Amino acid sequence: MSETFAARAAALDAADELGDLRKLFTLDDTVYLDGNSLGALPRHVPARMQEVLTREWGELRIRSWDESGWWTAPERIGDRIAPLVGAAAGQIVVGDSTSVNVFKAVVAASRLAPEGRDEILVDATTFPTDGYIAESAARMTGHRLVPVAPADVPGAVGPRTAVVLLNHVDFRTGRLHDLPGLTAAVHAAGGLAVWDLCHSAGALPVGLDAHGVDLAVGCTYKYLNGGPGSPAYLYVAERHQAAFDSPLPGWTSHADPFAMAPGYAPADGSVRGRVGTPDILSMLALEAALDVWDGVPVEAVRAKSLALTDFFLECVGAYVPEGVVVSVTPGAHGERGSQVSLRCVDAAVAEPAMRALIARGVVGDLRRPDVLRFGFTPLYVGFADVERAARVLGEVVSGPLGGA
Ligand SMILES: Cc1ncc(COP(=O)(O)O)c(C=O)c1O
Ligand SMILES: Nc1c(O)cccc1C(=O)C[C@H](N)C(=O)O
Repeated sequence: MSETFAARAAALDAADELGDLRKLFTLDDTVYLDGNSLGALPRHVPARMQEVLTREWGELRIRSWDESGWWTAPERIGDRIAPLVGAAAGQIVVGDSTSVNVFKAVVAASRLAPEGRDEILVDATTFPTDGYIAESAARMTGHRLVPVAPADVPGAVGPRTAVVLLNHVDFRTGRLHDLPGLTAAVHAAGGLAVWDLCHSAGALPVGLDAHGVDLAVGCTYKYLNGGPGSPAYLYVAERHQAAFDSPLPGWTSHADPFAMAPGYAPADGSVRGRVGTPDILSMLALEAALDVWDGVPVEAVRAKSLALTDFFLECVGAYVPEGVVVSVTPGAHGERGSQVSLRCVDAAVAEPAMRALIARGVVGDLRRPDVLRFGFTPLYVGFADVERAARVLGEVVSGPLGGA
């Protein structure tokens, strides 16, 4: 059986038009399936960072704010991310963490919403930080927070809905939510839709402009490979920018920051989403990392992502004894992100299984209590990796796990 799957993997890798991109990354013999938590390092980034450190910081010092383009990096890099998420230029600014951008987006959206609406809906299955921040934002702005499963949003929105905060792909299950349909349902009720793109940007087409999303946030350290703690981004649709009223109006979002005036006057455009001094080193590492996307269509990445996850599910079905794991990731392509999450029927097996997998060079992660999570970054994961990961998983769960 393993010969059949290995031969199929080899054929799929040989036909893979994105296969050569793997060479752009620093990788070893490990099967790295954790790019949905921390993407791999693009090879050229260290040399670029060396230049930033020695030339831009070391020699030019303060002059680099202008001469090296440091000051405008947040908008410039936002415009590099824009095509990956289906946004025209001028609507994305890079900076701060996703958590901070969730705060900006939810509060600003509540200020953009029609007068008198008193509810903020939040994805009940969200990655925790969005829920915590939405709860605080709701408390601060005098709204009632209503947790709702994404599929139930159309029935839950109404004349009281100000804002709905949703995840495009669920971090635990890998379920892809219906961004076009849910955005339309929120709009039909007169509210604003804010999307967290952490688990979709760089893995699948998002279509922010095409689907009329109001605001969105996302991180850059997963499928965009920006590095640990690389800055997040905020999208504010062009039609909302003039009225976008940031709850964190720091000086770098001022129309004339170096006037250092006592009164706040917001800059135009995406700059309005900035707060304080940009995190230049991380930001420039991200900018360099985005070079790997030159000439790579997101649609091709999506096609490969689905082929990888299809093949993984098939290999798991063949290699893993029946009844040991159950996929909690939807089988339907329209409902699947770029990860596969396997729930261990015996929860006690999950942690030792992931430890044993990692010890054998297959790196996924555990989402407690019982989910083995495998993320597939099409830019550097191949079909032979998929076959090996499923085969090793089958061996691991078939052996003694207690002492692994
Ligand atoms: C959906 C989602 N939102 C937000 C975050 C994290 O936000 P931050 O970048 O602030 O740590 C993550 C993962 O870390 C996430 O998966
Ligand atoms: N942001 C992370 C971090 O700083 C350390 C470890 C993991 C993360 C993650 O990104 C977790 C990720 N959002 C998840 O879906 O699990």
